[in-house]
Amino acid sequence: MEQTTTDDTERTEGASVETAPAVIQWIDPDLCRAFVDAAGERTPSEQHDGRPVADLDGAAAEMVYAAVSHPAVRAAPLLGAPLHEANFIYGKVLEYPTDSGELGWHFDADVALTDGQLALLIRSGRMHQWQAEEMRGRILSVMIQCSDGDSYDGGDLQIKDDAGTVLTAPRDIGTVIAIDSHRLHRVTPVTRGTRISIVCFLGRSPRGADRPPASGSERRKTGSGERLVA
Ligand SMILES: O=C(O)CCC(=O)C(=O)O
Ligand SMILES: [Fe+2]
Repeated sequence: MEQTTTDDTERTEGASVETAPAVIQWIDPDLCRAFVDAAGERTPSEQHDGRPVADLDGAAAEMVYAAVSHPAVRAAPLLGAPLHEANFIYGKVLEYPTDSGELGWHFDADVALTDGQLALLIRSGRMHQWQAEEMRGRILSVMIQCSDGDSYDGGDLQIKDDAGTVLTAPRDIGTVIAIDSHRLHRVTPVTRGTRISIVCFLGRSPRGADRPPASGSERRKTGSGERLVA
C-alpha cells in the first residue's frame, strides 16, 4: 500500500505491524462492474437510508463469499482467534456519491449492523451517522473495491498502521482489503463520480462459534435481507 505520514504522528522506522492490513485477492472486475451497473438501476428510495436491498444480495453475496473464503483471509491472525471461530458474517454495500462527505476515522468494532442484514446500499449522507446498536464480536473487516479506480476522485480507503502511518489502499477495481476491525480507518470525501464498495465483517457468532468456515452454498433468508450462515 502507498504510505504517507500523518501530520500528528511521527513515523517510526522499522516498527512492527502485528496485524497489518492485507490486500489479498482480486475479484473479477467484470463481476464488480455488473454489480455496480445493477446497483445504479435501483431507484433512490430503494437505496436510501441504509434499508436492506434484498435483491442485490445475490451478486453482493457472491463477492462476499469470494473475499472471505480466500485462504489469506481465513489465515489472518485475528486477535489470537482462529478464523473458524470467527465466521459470523455481515456485509453491506456502500455507495459514495460526490456529496457523501467523509467517513471519519473509526473502528468497525464499535459500529454495528442489525443482525440479519447482508446487503445495504447507502446513497448519501455521512456514513458515520447511521451507526446501529453495538454488536460485539466483530473482528475482521473485508473491503472490496467495486468501482473502477479512475472513475472517481477522492474516496480513498485509508488505514493507520501500528506506527500511526497512514496507508492508502489500492483503488483498483476488484481489490480486496482485510483489516483488523479495531484498526483505525476512514474513507476520504468523493469529489468526482461515485465509489461503490462492499464491506464484510467477520466476527464471533453469539450462537454457534464452532460453525465451519463460510461457503457459498449455505444461506438462510431472514426477514430483512439475508444473513450468511457459515
Ligand atoms: O467503503 C469502504 O471501503 C469502507 C467503509 C467502512 O469502513 C465502513 O463502512 O465501516
Ligand atoms: Fe469501517
